[in-house]
Amino acid sequence: MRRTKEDASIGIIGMGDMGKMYAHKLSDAGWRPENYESLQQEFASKQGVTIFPNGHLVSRISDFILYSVEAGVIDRVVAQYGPSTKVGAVVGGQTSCKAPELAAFEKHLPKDVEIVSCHSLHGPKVNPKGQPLVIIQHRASDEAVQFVDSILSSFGSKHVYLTGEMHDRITADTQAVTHAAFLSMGTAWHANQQFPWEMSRWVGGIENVKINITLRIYSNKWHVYAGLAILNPAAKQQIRQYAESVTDLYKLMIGGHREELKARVKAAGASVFKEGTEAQDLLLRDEVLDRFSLSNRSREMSPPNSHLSLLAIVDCWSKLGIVPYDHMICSTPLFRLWLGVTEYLFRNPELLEEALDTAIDDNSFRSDDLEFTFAARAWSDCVSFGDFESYRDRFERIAQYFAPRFPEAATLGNEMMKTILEKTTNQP
Ligand SMILES: NC(=O)C1=CN([C@@H]2O[C@H](COP(=O)(O)OP(=O)(O)OC[C@H]3O[C@@H](n4cnc5c(N)ncnc54)[C@H](OP(=O)(O)O)[C@@H]3O)[C@@H](O)[C@H]2O)C=CC1
Ligand SMILES: O=C(O)C(=O)Cc1ccc(O)cc1
Repeated sequence: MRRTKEDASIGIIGMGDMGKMYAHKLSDAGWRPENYESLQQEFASKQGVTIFPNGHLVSRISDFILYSVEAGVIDRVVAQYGPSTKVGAVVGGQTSCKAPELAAFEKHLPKDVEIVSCHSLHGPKVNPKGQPLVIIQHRASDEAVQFVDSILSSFGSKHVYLTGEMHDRITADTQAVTHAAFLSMGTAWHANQQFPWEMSRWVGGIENVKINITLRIYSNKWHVYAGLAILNPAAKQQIRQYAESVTDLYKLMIGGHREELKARVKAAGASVFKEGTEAQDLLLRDEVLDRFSLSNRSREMSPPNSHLSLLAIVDCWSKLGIVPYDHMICSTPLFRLWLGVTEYLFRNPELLEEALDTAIDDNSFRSDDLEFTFAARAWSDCVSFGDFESYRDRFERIAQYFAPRFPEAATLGNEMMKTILEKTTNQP
C-alpha cells in the first residue's frame, strides 16, 4: 500500500528558487555536495527537512520525488539519479515545458515507478494560494495522482488536470509569447539607449505595467525563459506569429495605411474580445496602475502611444484562433496582467482609436516601434534556432543595462502584482 501524505517521504532534486520554495512548504529535501553545507545551514531550523549530499540518496528513500532543475538539463539529471528511484515511488518535475521532462522520465526511470508531474504557474516569490498548479497524470494510477494531490494540497493552489501536451500548448501562449513581448520591449529600449521611466513618452498606467514587468523578467534567471520557449515546439510557431503581426502592423503604420490598419486591428479585436467575454473583470484601470510608476513625471505630459506591442498580440491571438480567456485556468500572474492591459485598450474604443491614429500620424514613436519590430523578430529567430547560449547572451546583455534599477523595480513590481492579484481571479 502506498504511504499516506503524513508518513510519506518527499524528495526534491534541485534546490534553486522553486525547489527551496517547495521545500519550505513541504518537508524533506535533498541536494548535491557543493551546496550541501550552505543548504544545511539554511534549512537547519526547518523541522522535517533533511538535506542530502546528492540526488541518489534522495531518490532511494523518497516516496515522491520532484525534479526542480533547469529544463535544459532535465535529461542529464534524470539519467543520473532516476535509476536510484525507490521501488514503487512517484516521480514528477517542475520544469516549465513538459515534453522533454516526460521523455526523460520515460527513458530513465525504472518501469515500476509512476509518473505524476506538476507545474506551479507562478514564480517563487508569489504566494501559491489560489494560483493554478497543473497536475499531469502521465504514467500513473488514480491513486498515485491522489497521493500527489494530497502532498501538494498544503500550497492551497488550484489544481488543474492536463496532459503534458495540453500543458505545453497552453503555456506556449500564456508564457512564451507573453515573455517574448516584454523581452522585446526591453530590447528596444536598450537599443535606443532609453530608460523609459525617465521619458515622458512612457508615463501612465499601461506604461507602468510594461516597464515593471519587463524589469521583472530581466531581473530573473535567463534559463527559465529560454527553456520554456526553446524546448516547447508550440512556442516557436506562436512567437513567430507574434513577430509577424508586429511586422505587418508596423508596415501599415509607416505606410500610412490608416483604414487598413484600423480594419485589421478592429477585426482582430472583435474576434478576441467577443461580446459576453467581459465576465472576467480584470479591473486594470489607470487609477490603480498609476500608483506603480518608477517615473516622477506627471501623467498630463504623456502623449498617446501607438501601443504596437498590444495591437500585435491581439492580431497574433486572432491569427492563431486563440481565445485568451480559455487559458485563464492555466494562467500565470504575468499573463493575466498582459491580458488585462490588452483588454483595457481594446475594450475602450476611444483609447484604441487614439492609439491607431497616433500610430499613423505621430512620428514620436516611430524609432521605438522600429526597434521593437526588430527585437520581436530577433527573439523569434533566437527561439527558433534553439540556441541557449545566444539566448543567454542577448538576455544578459540587456539585463545588465537595466540592473541598476532592479531593486527599486522589484519593490514596486511586487506591490503592483499584489494589488492586481488581489483584484483579479483566475476563473474563466
Ligand atoms: N523561477 C520561476 O519563476 C519558475 C521556474 N519553474 C521551473 O522550475 C525549474 C527550476 O527553476 P528555478 O528554481 O527558478 O531555477 P534555479 O536556477 O534557481 O534552480 C535550478 C536548480 O537546479 C540545480 N541543479 C542543476 N543540475 C543539478 C544536478 N545535477 N543535481 C542537483 N541539482 C542540480 C541547480 O543547482 P546549481 O545552481 O548549483 O547548478 C539549481 O539550484 C526550471 O525548470 C524552471 O523552468 C517553474 C515555475 C516557476
Ligand atoms: O508569470 C510568469 O510568466 C513568470 O515569469 C514566472 C514563471 C516562470 C516560469 C514558470 O514556469 C512559471 C511562472
